[in-house]
Amino acid sequence: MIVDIRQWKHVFKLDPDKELADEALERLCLSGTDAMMVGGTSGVTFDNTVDLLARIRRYEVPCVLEISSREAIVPGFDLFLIPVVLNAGDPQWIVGHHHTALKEYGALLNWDEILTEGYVVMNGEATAAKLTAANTALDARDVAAYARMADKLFRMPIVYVEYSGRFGDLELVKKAGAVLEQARLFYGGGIDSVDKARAAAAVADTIVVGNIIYSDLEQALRTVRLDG
Ligand SMILES: CC(C)=CCC/C(C)=C/CC/C(C)=C/CC/C(C)=C/CC/C(C)=C/CC/C(C)=C/CC/C(C)=C/COP(=O)(O)OP(=O)(O)O
Ligand SMILES: O=P(O)(O)OC[C@@H](O)CO
Ligand SMILES: [Mg+2]
Repeated sequence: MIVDIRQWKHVFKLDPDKELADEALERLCLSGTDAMMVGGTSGVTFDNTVDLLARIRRYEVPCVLEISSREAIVPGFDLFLIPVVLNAGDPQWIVGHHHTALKEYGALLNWDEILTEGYVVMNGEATAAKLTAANTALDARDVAAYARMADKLFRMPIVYVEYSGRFGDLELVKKAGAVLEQARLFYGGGIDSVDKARAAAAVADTIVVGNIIYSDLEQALRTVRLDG
């Protein structure tokens, strides 16, 4: 399946470390979302990732893997997204794990199905911020500089402003988006209502909805179709 991220307006992010009933998964897959992204910061294993892939594969929706650990690199997804945490304090999460993975798989990869995401991790309380020792004391100009770095210096196809677990500063997100020329702007964090989904969708190309899936499925489903 050819997946065009430039068409994505809405994505659900499923965490392999969390339980989801078959009926809930079916409703998410049939919701009209543009893709199901599989990923999480902790407790993601080869087995729970394979399991989720097999369950999503019953539906036609594109299924993409956001790789967050080398142990959970599972072939068979439609697309692989590789996070690079631009504001990480620990370089393992900028190039370290990537170097190790490429030493192992580099010669085998189909680069047409691999995209990098230039992450800016903004919520210091989030697991991803702690794991990567991210410097989250950033103002709008700092974030715009990272956005330009991803877009122009490294030619990354995605800039991902990540507030995971908390709704972010959308003025700052908008300013980051304003400097982008070729990259798509992904926004994720704290979208738990239609209003927040609409507000985030107004400043980002693609919104990512995660945690609310597990605490209020109905609200999560409402974030998909915002035009009506
Ligand atoms: C086998 C085969 C041939 C298949 C192809 C595989 C392939 C494409 C290999 C590519 C090689 C490569 C370069 C791999 C990268 C390896 C790697 C581990 C890179 C590090 C990625 C990284 C920087 C992770 C840091 C954490 C992070 C930013 C995760 C992103 C997801 C995220 C923030 C989720 C939110 O987490 P959540 O659990 O919701 O958090 P809360 O607890 O706060 O809610
Ligand atoms: O879980 P939430 O807060 O919705 O964030 C979505 C996504 O950006 C997490 O990586
Ligand atoms: Mg989460």
